[in-house]
Amino acid sequence: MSAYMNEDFQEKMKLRLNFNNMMEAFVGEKGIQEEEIAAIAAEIEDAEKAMVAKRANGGMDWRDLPYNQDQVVEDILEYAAWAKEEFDAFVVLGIGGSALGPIALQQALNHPYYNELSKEKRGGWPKFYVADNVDPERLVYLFQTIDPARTLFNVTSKSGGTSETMSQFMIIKSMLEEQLGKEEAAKHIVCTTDAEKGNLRPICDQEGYKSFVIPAGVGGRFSELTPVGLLPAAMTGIDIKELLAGAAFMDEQCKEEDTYRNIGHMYGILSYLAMKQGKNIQVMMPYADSLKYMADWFAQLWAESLGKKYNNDGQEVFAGQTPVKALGVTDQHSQVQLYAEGPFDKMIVFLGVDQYREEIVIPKIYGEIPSLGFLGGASHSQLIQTEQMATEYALLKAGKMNMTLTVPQVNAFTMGELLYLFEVATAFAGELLQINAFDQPGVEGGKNATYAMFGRPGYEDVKKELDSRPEADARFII
Ligand SMILES: O=P(O)(O)OC[C@H]1O[C@](O)(CO)[C@@H](O)[C@@H]1O
Repeated sequence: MSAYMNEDFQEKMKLRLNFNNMMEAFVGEKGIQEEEIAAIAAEIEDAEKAMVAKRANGGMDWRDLPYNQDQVVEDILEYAAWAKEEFDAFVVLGIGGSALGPIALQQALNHPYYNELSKEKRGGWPKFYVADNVDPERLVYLFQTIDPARTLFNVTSKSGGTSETMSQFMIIKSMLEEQLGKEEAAKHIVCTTDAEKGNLRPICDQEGYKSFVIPAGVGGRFSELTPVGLLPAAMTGIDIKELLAGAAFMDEQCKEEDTYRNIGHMYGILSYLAMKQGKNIQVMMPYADSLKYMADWFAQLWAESLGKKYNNDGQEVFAGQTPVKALGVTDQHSQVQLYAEGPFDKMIVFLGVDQYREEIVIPKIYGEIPSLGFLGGASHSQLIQTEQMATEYALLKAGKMNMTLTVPQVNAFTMGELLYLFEVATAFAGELLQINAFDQPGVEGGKNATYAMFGRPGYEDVKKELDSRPEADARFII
């Protein structure tokens, strides 16, 4: 039996949310009163019912992912075992929900200098790259770094129509076919997309590319636990079964009926009450380099899910809370001044780690210089944890809402828990806000204008509208 199946291990790996510093009793008048939580009991109950109903009627298929992917996992592991022998580099072509999760997991679970390690030290797995932009320099520099003949490209797009990803695919397909011939080129492309919808599926079928499916009911930013995240993770040796086991463990915790014991719901409730008080910003501040990109992944989830103009009744609400990414302790020296003394417009979430995977001790030198000597003999984990606690305390003294989410250790199990926790918290906050957390109509405007300017058929009216927009006023250009 794998260690992560053991109940003792699971109990030890339980995430903890300490929200004392969100409460008025601790942080003072700008905090949340227990009575405020009690006062929204009916809203909480409605949100809980809505979560259950949506799950039952297929409105939240991402909640089934920890349980219904045994065959998918086997297929991925079999394919990854083959690809490991064939390729020296693995490149994800994707953007947003099709890129941020793979980056976050890679950063969390593999060596920070993974690509610089020898193949042997990488466990034989290929180097890992993500191309999630259409800055022309990006692909050119990538091509200068990898050998396409030894590279596997994973084209990932839920919609199969995202211009950025599809343009990268078109460039790479042509390049591979030119260099390797059509038949060999096809082995270098693996697609992750919807089973039926979009351009990518028929292309895969026609070209004979290997492909994996993103289930129809799982949206892009909720897709990290589908092959979107599982294939890249498996391709760098991450234990994807352990990851899904962690998500399942968190799912159990998020079914807890007592609201004060339900970590996912409570995260959503506290954020919702903070928003009601005008805390329009949520700062996600991991105290671990390995979790830095988790904050990036969270930012898309929180922003795209909750940033909505209309509520479920079609009324204008302009909901949402701006996610800000910060890294402890690095950003203590750039952002914390603002968090401590600036406006009361934000809540800060510290993401801490109990046990770092490595340790380093500061030598006992310069004892004669008191302002340096006190460090001697201490370790960096002591220093980072103390600084985190000190910053929490400083913000508490400043009356600034903050809470601390602690990960006992960074491993595949706890990362499964963390991803799933943030998804539940986001969905729950969406229910409380009475908005649709699963669509993103606001990104269509920019996409449509791009299509129109590129002369895409069907966008002639948008082009006309764009062409008739007012000329820029020279007075306002310096
Ligand atoms: O996976 P796709 O369909 O290419 O979409 C990429 C990203 O683009 C968005 O649709 C926003 O434009 C995100 O929601 C999504 O994660």
